Amino acid sequence: MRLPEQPRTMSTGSGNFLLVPIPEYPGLDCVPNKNVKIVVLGASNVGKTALIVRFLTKRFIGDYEANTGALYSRKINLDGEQVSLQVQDTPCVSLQDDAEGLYCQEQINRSIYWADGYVLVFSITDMHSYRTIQPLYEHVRRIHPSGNIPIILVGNKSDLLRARQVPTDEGQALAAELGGHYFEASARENHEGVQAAFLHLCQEVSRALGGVNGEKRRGGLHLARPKSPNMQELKRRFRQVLSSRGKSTTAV
Ligand SMILES: Nc1nc2c(ncn2[C@@H]2O[C@H](COP(=O)(O)OP(=O)(O)OP(=O)(O)O)[C@@H](O)[C@H]2O)c(=O)[nH]1
Repeated sequence: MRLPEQPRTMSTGSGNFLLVPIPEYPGLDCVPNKNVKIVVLGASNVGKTALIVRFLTKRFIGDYEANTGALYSRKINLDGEQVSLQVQDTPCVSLQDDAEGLYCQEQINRSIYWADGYVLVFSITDMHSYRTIQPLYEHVRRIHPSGNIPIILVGNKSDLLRARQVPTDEGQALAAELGGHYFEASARENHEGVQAAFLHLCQEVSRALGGVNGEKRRGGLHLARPKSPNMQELKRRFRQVLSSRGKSTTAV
């Protein structure tokens, strides 16, 4: 696809974001029957989209349009094997007024059902987003009542230390309670931390899925995958960012 010219108002950085390819899957050299499907969940504005884009492209763009639930795919190398990875971004969830239940769109429920691994994200600058995590996990549990649920907990925006509301040990304690690992990360400032978190989850999922031709955890149950705007959606979003005038955008 021909890419739009970069507007002069954009920060040039290392060039046009769209020039970074995200390989489409499936690749012929991928391990058959091994699709790692993960979904990224959390409250509004915690950086779900930023984390996914950072992981897949190593880049950070400051502003995204409100999330409509894009599905991204690529090949990754896990323990020497090429594996197909799908990452589902989701609209935000929010706590109900009684702070016990969740507002969770049906689209998100479908994504939870579809996925094999879960990235639960809060912002370390937003205690409310942290409080969303436990009910969110319980919601995932209701959809997958039995079996191992590979999860990681990500405290994003670790670059904003002065605005921190959630201490590191609270993140660690919650992750331990939920049976997952805790990562503090900054989608804005650091690729390595984000990559470590996602790869850890991918490995957990890969193990849960079994060997090269391992049986799926849910015994071959196939739910239609969530709506898949995929690369077209990603490109459309970037075009929108590139063409929006007067918005300050950081291209790393
Ligand atoms: N300082 C800082 N800002 C971040 C970081 N990650 C994301 N942001 C900013 O936080 C805002 C929200 O980021 P998004 O990726 O859109 O968050 P989201 O969770 O997908 O938001 P929703 O679409 O509301 O669900 C944007 O302005 C990002 O630039 C981070 O690590 N550090």
